Parts: sequence; C-alpha cells; structure tokens
Amino acid sequence: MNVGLSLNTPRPIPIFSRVFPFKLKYLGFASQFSTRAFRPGPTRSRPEFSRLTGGGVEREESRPSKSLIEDEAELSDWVSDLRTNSIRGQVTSEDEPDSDMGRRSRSRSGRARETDSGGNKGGDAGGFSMKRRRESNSNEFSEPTRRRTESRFGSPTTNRGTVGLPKERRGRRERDLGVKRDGKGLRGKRGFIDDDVVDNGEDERKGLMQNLGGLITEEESDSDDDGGNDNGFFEKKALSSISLENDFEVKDRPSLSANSDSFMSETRFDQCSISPLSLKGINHAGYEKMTVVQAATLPIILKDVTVLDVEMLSFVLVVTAIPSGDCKDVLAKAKTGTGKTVAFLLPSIEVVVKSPLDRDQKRPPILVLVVCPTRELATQAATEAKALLKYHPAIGVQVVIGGVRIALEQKSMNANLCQILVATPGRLKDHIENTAGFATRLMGVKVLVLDEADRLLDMGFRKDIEKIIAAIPKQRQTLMFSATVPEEVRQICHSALKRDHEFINTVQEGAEDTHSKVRQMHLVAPLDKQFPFLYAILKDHMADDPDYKVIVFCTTARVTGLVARLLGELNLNIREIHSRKAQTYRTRVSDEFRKSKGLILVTSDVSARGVDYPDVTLVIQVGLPASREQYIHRLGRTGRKGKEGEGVLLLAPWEEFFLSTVKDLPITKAPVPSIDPDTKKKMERALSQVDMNSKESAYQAWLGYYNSQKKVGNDKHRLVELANEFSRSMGLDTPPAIPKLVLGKMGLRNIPGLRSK
Ligand SMILES: Nc1ncnc2c1ncn2[C@@H]1O[C@H](COP(=O)(O)OP(=O)(O)OP(=O)(O)O)[C@@H](O)[C@H]1O
Repeated sequence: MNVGLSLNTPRPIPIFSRVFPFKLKYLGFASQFSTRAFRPGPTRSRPEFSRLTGGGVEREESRPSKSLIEDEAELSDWVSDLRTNSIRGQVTSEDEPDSDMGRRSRSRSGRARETDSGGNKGGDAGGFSMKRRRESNSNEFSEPTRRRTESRFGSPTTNRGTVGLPKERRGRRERDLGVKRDGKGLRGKRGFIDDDVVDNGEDERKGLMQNLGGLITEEESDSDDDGGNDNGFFEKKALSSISLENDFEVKDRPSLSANSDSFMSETRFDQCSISPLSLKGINHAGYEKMTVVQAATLPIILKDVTVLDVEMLSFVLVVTAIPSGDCKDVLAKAKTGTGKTVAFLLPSIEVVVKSPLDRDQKRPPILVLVVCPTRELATQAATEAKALLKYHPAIGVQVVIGGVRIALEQKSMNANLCQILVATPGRLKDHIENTAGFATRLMGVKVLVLDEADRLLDMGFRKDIEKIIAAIPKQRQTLMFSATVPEEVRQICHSALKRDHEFINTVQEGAEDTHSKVRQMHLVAPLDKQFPFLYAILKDHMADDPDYKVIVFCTTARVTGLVARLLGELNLNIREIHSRKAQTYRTRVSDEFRKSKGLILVTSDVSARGVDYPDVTLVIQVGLPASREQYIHRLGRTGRKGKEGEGVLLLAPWEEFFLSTVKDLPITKAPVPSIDPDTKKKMERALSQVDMNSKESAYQAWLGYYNSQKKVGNDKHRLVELANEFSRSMGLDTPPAIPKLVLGKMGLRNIPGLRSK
C-alpha cells in the first residue's frame, strides 16, 4: 500500500473507508464525552464527562496566581537556617540526618517547599464522637472486608457515604463523530510566573529570595510560535467525513459509568489498542477494566499511537503516518484515587513501544518525560511504570528527584535503559543545566506528562516548568492530569498544551470534586483547644477502628515536626514526613505507612497530592489549607478506589472564612469533643516535654505561613496577636524571639508583641 500517496492525495477516503470500523470503535467511545468549545466565564456550566477542545478558548487576562508570599513560612524556615545559632540542637534525630549543615546547603541550592494545609470550621455540639459507620464497601474494587461502624453524629448527612453504589449506567452512544475541527495547533507562549516555594517535597529553594521582589503576573499571548499540527488537518477531515457515512459496532464500544460514585468503566483494557506485552503487564498488575478516567482518555491519547493488529494493518499504517504533531494533547480532570497514573503511563508506554530502538546510540533519547511535583509522587509513578513494563524488558524507567545524589542519577541514566524519565522539576532542571548529554537526550521527548498539572503550573514551579518545556521538542504530545483544574489553570495551560487540546472532565456536572463516600467535617476551635481536640479526635478514631490509618496534615514542615513530637509524647504511634527530613527517611516512612495499619502519619503538604496510601481511614487537616485545591487533594488521601473515608478540618475561628471556598462540598459540623481534666493534664505534660527548639521553629514557621495568607497576614498587628496565641497553645507564654533579619523579610519589623534578636 502506498501510504504516502494516501496521505497526500486529495481523495484519501477509500483507504479510510476500508479501515474505518476499527477506528470508529475509538471515536465512538470518545464521543461519549460531550465536546464543546471552552468559553471561560462564570456562567459556563460544567459538562458531564465533558471533553472540551482547547482551541476554542477565548483569551482573558490571566489572573494573578497565588500570593508568592504564601511561602513565607518556608522563607522563615529558610532564613532561620541562616542563623549561626540555628545549629544549636535543632530537631536532630537519627531520622533527620540532613539537619543543619546539610540542610543549610540544601536551602541555598534547592527549593524546600512546604505548604501545609488543613483547615475547616468547627461546630459547637455536645460530646465528641467520631464513630464511623462503614457499611458494604462494594464497588468495582471489591473491598474484601466489610466493616460496620456507627455514627453518633446527629446531622442528617451522617448517612452519606454509606449508601451502596448506584448502578452504573452504560456508556452512551453518540454519533457526533463528524465534528470537523480546526487542525491548527498553536501552542501558547511560555510566559510563566515567578516561583513560589511550598513544601511539595522538592528541596530546592531557589527563587525564594527573588520571590520577595514581588509577584509577576503571567501574560498570555496569542502570538503562538508553534505551527503544531496543521499537517494533521487533512487526515482529520477525512476521518470525520467517513465517520458520518459509517456505522460502527456497538458490541465493542467501551462504556463508562455515568455515576458520580463509580469510577470504574465497563471497558476492558484489551478493548483498546494496547500492545500485547503492555496488556500482560496490566493483567499482572491486577487491572482488568479501565477506570472512568482511563476509559475516557486512553482512546483519545492513543489515537496516533495505535499499533499492532495485523488485520488492521492498512489502518495502522495510515494512522502512524500522520505526523506526530497530530497527537491530541489532553488536559484531564478526575477525582482523587481514580487511576490517573495508569491513564497517562499506559499511552506513554505505547509511544515507546512504537519507537525504534537504536542500541548503538551513544546518548539514547528519552522518549517520555513525566514531571511530578513531589519526590514521593515521582517515585510512586516510576514504580507503577515499572509494574506496567514488566513484560517490556527493552524499556526502562529512571527517576530523578531532589534529595538523591545527582551523580548517582547520572550514572544510573547512563548505565540503564531510560526511555521513560520521571522527575521532580527542580532536579530535572539541575540535570538540564549540569548533566553532560542530558539536553541532547531530552530532544527525543515525544510525550510530556505533567502530573498534578495545576500544581506544576502554579507559581512555585513555573520557572522550572518553563525551562523544562524549552528543553524539549515543541513537536510532542502533552498530557496533563489532576483532580483539580481551577479556572486559572485553564487560562494558562496553553503554555504547555497545544491550542486544540482536549479537556476531559470526568467529574459529572453538578457533582462535587470530592468523593461522596468520604464524610467531611469541620471543627472550629480556638488555638488553645486545638491540640487537645486533635488528640481527642485521634483517640476516638483509634478506639473506633483498630485498623486505623490516619494522616494529619499541618501547615508547615516545622509545625508538622512540632505536632509529631507532641503526639509522640502522648504515646501515639506516629510517623512524620516533611521536607525537613532526609529523603532516605521520607522514603522509608512512606513505604512503611503504605503497608501499615494502626499508624498515624503527621505530614506537611509533601503528602497532599497523588500519594497512594491504601486504606487511609481518616484525614485531619489542622489549620488553614493553602487553597481549596489543596484541601481536596489532602482529603483525597482517603476514600481511594471507591472506598469510604473521613475527613476533619480543624480551624480557628478566624480561619472560618476558608469554608466559603469549599461551600459546594458537603462539609458538616463536627461536635466539639469534650476534654476531661485528665486529658488536659496529659496534654500539658506532653507539651512541656516537647523541646524548646521545636516550639521556636514552629512559632516562626507559623508566623511566616499565616503572614503569607492574605486574609490573615494583611493585618500585621492582628497576625502577631494570633501568633502569640499559637505560642501560648504550645505552653510558651512569652513568644520566642525571632532574628531581625527574618522579621525584616516578613515585613514584620517593629510590630508590637514580637520579640527580636
Ligand atoms: N484499572 C484499574 N483497576 C483497578 N485498580 C486500578 C486501576 N487503575 C489504577 N488502579 C489503582 O487505583 C489506585 C489509585 O490510582 P492513582 O494513584 O493513579 O489515582 P489518582 O487518580 O492519580 O489519584 P490522585 O488524584 O490522588 O493522584 C492505585 O492503587 C492504582 O493501582
């Protein structure tokens, strides 16, 4: 067959007609997602399983992103590290070998982002009880154990999350396949905002000082520089024409569950054009059917990487002859814990499968680049990729993340197969700048994946992402996934995606971004009550469920350290993870927590996104979450794979405003726990045993964090009053002194109530 001729002839239809039924299988499936042009604006309603092309985006002035000063918590940590006296007995433990010198040098060269989240409002009911009711957890992941708990919450919503899953609806058949699209794929300018620094687990703090200079608002430009996929227009048109003339087989048409509670589709992986060895890997991983997000995105992403199937050879040849620029970029939104990792890894692997392997190449190209915001997430994605690649011995995955010796990574990338590279942004940038031959290898990238895309596009990472995008070919496929895609991200995603990208939203219209089987509560309490309440909630939960597995999110790394010490003094079985811990320790604790039950993980936002700890029973967020998105991601550590879970947001009265940002979520008031005199005494004793250094560091970090939260930090006098309230809640009536330099950086010099040194 003369493929070239078919592509260039003005009459390609006969060829496509021959192969059409196969193709339609996928197009038909994909069309279950409504396709509309995206129009930003408040009146736009969320489509049901929507699939939107990015090409229709009208430009709006992009809103300034989050305050850069958000990271002052980190800044304060960082600056405190510069103090000569910071070496005095800092939170040192065998678990934290990177303290002091190591940490300080890391501070200068890296970004230790620590954003802590947590938050909620409180109620004022009577006695507190956290008894949970977990009835049949039946869902497609078939929970083996059935647990029953009961709830003593009086709210009428307490039954939420216990109802069985409604029946799945079969995928709908739509015939709007003939939509003719403009094939112009112009990519937006890469005008990114300045960095910010939050505790996302990266240990580079570059840019922090520059950030003090103020925020730079991103400017988006229409003057795109990438011709993109003009070449693909002709083929698309042809396919569209044919689709109108042909019917397709219904039996193989994948179907999706249209139920907001269900995230599994009826589609088996072997219904999609996936290579046999990948299918073997999928089976080995225990996956049979696709989750909804996988079923919604795979056919669209795979469109141009369709392989195999000898019977369809003519089709395959035609499709593979389409220039790679024709691949659809995808921005996908799906709830937490619903299988987004496989959704982007699998089609990426198929790209590698299709690419010729040249063993003689001195610097073999990296074909797939996966960028994740935290080290834990990058490691996890690489592990998942390795599992899927079990039967692809010629394809290798490598990980590059902060906290690991760069020379080791260089060696590993040179000595091993590395068609797929998973990385955190800061370390990737380091390799681009410092690793010989790395930039050349990156020029082979065909697929770029931005996991937790909204996080990667926010200010904390933009500079790095900008640099990364500049280092890879423009002619590539870009995939972005997240459980949250705020409007501002839609506005700026053109910096990475082609203009005609697909936005696939698997969250049903009218449905919440959180899982209905996760019961969400808030508790508002003054700071001096928060530690006792936290303890009471934990004790109650542990009593209720011997298989408890709890995550407590705190606002900053230092505050996380303080809470971990306090709970440790109270003899709870705790572990801690945050950016102040050495990577080896973080990895070890993360692995342990993944496998354990009867454990409490106290953490900063390094664990907020993506990390897949199975069977987490409760997520507690202490203090103001950095954003609505962060609240959702943190909560998403429980209730994964359709399971039940609980979330409690513990807020101070002056943090209650946060509830308005999540008012669309079903967060109910929790009853106020009663603290008996014994517990009170126990708490006082435990607080007195926590070392002074932890308290001082936590105070400073607390001040920095809330200083960066506009609604709290704008009134500096009030901020200091609150900080001193926090100090008293730790048992320090006299607030710790803060270095003048730090106060200056925070804009807090000469504010009454602060002590300087
Ligand atoms: N098709 C499937 N069938 C069964 N289990 C699956 C399937 N795909 C993924 N999983 C499992 O579902 C769990 C959640 O997947 P994953 O961590 O990718 O979720 P996610 O959507 O990325 O979550 P988050 O938004 O928190 O990052 C994992 O344990 C994964 O192994």
